[in-house]
Amino acid sequence: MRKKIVAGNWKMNNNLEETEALLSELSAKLPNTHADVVVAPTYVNLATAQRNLQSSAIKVAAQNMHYAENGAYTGEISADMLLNIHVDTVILGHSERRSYFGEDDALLAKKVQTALDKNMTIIFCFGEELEERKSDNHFTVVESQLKNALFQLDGTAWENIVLAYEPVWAIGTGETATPEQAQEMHAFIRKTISEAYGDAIAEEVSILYGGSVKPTNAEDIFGKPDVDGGLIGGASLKADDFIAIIKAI
Ligand SMILES: O=C(CO)COP(=O)(O)O
Repeated sequence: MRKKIVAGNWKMNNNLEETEALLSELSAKLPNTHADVVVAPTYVNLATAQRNLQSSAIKVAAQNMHYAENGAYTGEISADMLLNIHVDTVILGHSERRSYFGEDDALLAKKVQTALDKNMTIIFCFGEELEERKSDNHFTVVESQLKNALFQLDGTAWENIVLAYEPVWAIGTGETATPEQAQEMHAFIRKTISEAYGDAIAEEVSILYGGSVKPTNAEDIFGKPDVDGGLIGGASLKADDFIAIIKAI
């Protein structure tokens, strides 16, 4: 049975005190759940988050990392730095990294390879823009994002990969894909993986939905058979909302 996952991407939000306060509220209120619960605070608060959550079931992930081992890359963070503070999960390919920081499929393929070489878990994000959906190109775009960044990998690599389908038009906009739209795309993604790697691997990959997931829509989205959880932005910044979303899975 593939894993259910609810992950909170805090993006560039929460200073140290706010991070500590949110983590202790989440730890105190965390319900019993069969899902993995993950939070991704900013880099400066990662080590603190990891320390504060040592005895909690909540896992900590980074929002990004560089592909190089180390060296002259001002402002960047390496896989070893993350592993050194016991963070072994990283979000790669988020649409904000793609659109504001110019990350393309070729760069992401390098980051993915480094993360896998270091035996990290990757939450790999992708998804179409509004114009691409309007022009009915969403399946083609998603397929090429997956193929270009991931389909050079061996089958064994998929044990360390979680996919997060995040239609760009639904991120932070309040506009959510309908549960049917999410299911349609998730089924397409699973079929695409199955064609390249076979059913056994495709059936084991967790595919999360991200884009304006809230307590009011989480249950319907998570209820779809190919939706294995969510990557939550805004609603993960409020403990009660995030807890309600975890309860919905
Ligand atoms: O980008 C997201 C998670 O990575 C989704 O953000 P929102 O939940 O704020 O739409």
